[in-house]
Amino acid sequence: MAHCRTWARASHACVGARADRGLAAEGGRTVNEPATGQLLSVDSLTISVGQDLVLVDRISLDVAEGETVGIVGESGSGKSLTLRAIMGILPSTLRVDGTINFSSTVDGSQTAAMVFQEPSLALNPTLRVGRLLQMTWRRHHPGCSDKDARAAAITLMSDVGIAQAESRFSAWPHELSGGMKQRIVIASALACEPRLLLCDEATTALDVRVQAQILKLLSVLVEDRGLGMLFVSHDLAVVSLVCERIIVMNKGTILETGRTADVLADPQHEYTRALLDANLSRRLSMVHNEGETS
Ligand SMILES: Nc1ncnc2c1ncn2[C@@H]1O[C@H](COP(=O)(O)OP(=O)(O)OP(=O)(O)O)[C@@H](O)[C@H]1O
Repeated sequence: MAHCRTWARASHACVGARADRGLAAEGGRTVNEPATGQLLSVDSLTISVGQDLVLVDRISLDVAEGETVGIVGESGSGKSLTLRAIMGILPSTLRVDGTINFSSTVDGSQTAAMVFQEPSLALNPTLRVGRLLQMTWRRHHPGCSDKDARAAAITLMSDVGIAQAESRFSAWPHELSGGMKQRIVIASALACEPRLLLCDEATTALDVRVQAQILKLLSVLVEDRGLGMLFVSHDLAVVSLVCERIIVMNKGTILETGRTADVLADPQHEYTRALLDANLSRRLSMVHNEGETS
C-alpha cells in the first residue's frame, strides 16, 4: 500500500493524502493503535526546528469514533503543523516527538484523509476532475477495474452534491466554481474511505455563502458515514458550527478544550474570550442563516 507521504509528494492532485497505520517512528515519535473507541490519540506531540525553536509544545488530543473536534487559534499557533504531523507529511527539517496513536481497519489501512485549504491549488489543473477521483479510487482499491472506478467516482461526485455528475466527470478544474472544486477535493478524500477526516482551513478560501454550504456538506458526510473529524480553522464561528468539541491553541500550546457550547458560553482563557469578539454572534447567525438557505 502506498505510503501517504510518498503519495502527497508525488502529485499535488493527491488532495486526499492519507495516513496509514504503521508509520515509521520519526524523531521520538511513535505511531500505534489507540485505546478502543478512539480513532486518534495524540500524546505530548512536540514539533521543533533547529536546536531550540519549539513550534508545537507537548500537545495531547483525542478524537473518538464519530466525533467532530475543532482546533482553533490565530495564524501561527501551530494548527497546520499539528495536522501535518498526524498525517506524517511534515518537512524533514522539523523534528517530531511524542506519540500518535491511529486506529486502523483490519488490514491496517485507510484510516485518515486530509482536505486542504485552497482547492485551486489542491487540484491538478491538467487532470479532469472525474479522472482524478477514478485514479484515487483505484489507488485505494487495488484490483478495481477502470469501469468500476469510474462508476465509484461518479457516485462520489453525487455524494458531495455535484449535480449532473456523469457529464461533469470530464470537467477540468478551471471549469468549476470554488465551491465545486472543494467538493471534488472532499470527494477525493472520501475515495480513500477514511474513518477520520482531517480538514485544514477547508472553507477559508471560500466566500461566506459557499463556506456555509461546504460546512453543511461536511457535517452530513461525517454523520452519514460515521466519520471522526479533526477540523482546523482560525475562525471560531466556523469551528463551532461543525464541531462538538473545541481545542483552543496559541503559540504552539493548547490553552483550553471543552464541549463547543461550554467554550462559547464560558470561555476559561482570556485568549478564547478575545476570539469570541464582538462580531461572533453576528457572524454565527449569518453563517447559520446561509447554511439554512443553501
Ligand atoms: N517548515 C517550517 N520551518 C520552520 N518554521 C515553520 C515551518 N512551518 C511552519 N513554521 C512555523 O510554525 C508556526 C506554526 O505554523 P502553522 O502553519 O502550524 O500555524 P497555523 O496555526 O496553522 O497558522 P496558519 O493558518 O497561518 O498556517 C508558525 O510560526 C510558522 O511560521
